[in-house]
Amino acid sequence: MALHRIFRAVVTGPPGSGKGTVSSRITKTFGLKHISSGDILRANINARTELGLLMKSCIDQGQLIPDDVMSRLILSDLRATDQSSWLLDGFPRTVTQAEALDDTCSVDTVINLNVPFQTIKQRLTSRWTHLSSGRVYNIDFNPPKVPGLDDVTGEPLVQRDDDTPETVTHRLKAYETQTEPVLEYYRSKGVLQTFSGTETNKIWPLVEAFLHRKLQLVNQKVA
Ligand SMILES: Nc1nc2c(ncn2[C@@H]2O[C@H](COP(=O)(O)OP(=O)(O)O)[C@@H](O)[C@H]2O)c(=O)[nH]1
Ligand SMILES: Nc1ncnc2c1ncn2[C@@H]1O[C@H](COP(=O)(O)OP(=O)(O)O)[C@@H](O)[C@H]1O
Repeated sequence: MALHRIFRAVVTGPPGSGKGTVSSRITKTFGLKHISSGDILRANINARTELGLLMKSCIDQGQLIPDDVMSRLILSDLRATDQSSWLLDGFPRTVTQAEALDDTCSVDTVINLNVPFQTIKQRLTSRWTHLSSGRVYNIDFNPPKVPGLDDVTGEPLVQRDDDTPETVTHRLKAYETQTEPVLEYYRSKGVLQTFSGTETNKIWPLVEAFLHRKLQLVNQKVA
């Protein structure tokens, strides 16, 4: 569907809820630019900047990056793309970040993936990632064509250092205490849309239909 005006969406949910998987389907179907906080952080870590090293130690302990650092990083990216429609994946993760985002631009819709923690724990310990693109695979769900290699580039896949059972437990705890309040923040603004389930292939058609309806409305308002 062609977009007649700028459309901005956030995808949120606990670690491993399928944000990256659903985001890549959304960007492919609707042509939004995908901005992933985790991918941006890992690119910084890869570049071995001083800030990158600090970030890595936070991430590997399953803690969130401090709000001021994170907001500066993401908002400068958003300001640089202020003429395009985008899908923000993994930001905001705290109410302070949500407020900082609001001060910069308005968000049309927030897609919340509500997946049980038990399902997540199994998924994350079998996630394989192509670090430079952010493409993710899973041994059971979407295995790569050649084991251990990225389908597009043929480069090796890695298991993220923060996908160990112990770190996943910390990340889920951080989600409960720091990110869940963001849901209430967006609910009260009337932009939160929650999709619950244990399988992305069942959640995805609902997200797709919702976005088709939403974009039709957005386009009608412009026409
Ligand atoms: N078994 C299974 N794995 C899934 C499903 N959806 C996504 N995954 C995998 O679960 C892991 C986490 O998904 P991802 O999109 O990276 O989640 P994110 O951490 O929220 O961005 C990845 O390895 C995905 O390939 C699903 O429905 N079933
Ligand atoms: N908006 C954010 N605020 C603070 N830390 C973040 C944010 N986004 C990502 N991070 C850090 O990067 C880690 C990995 O994030 P991400 O790749 O989105 O993974 P997932 O959703 O699978 O947990 C998080 O556990 C956290 O340490």
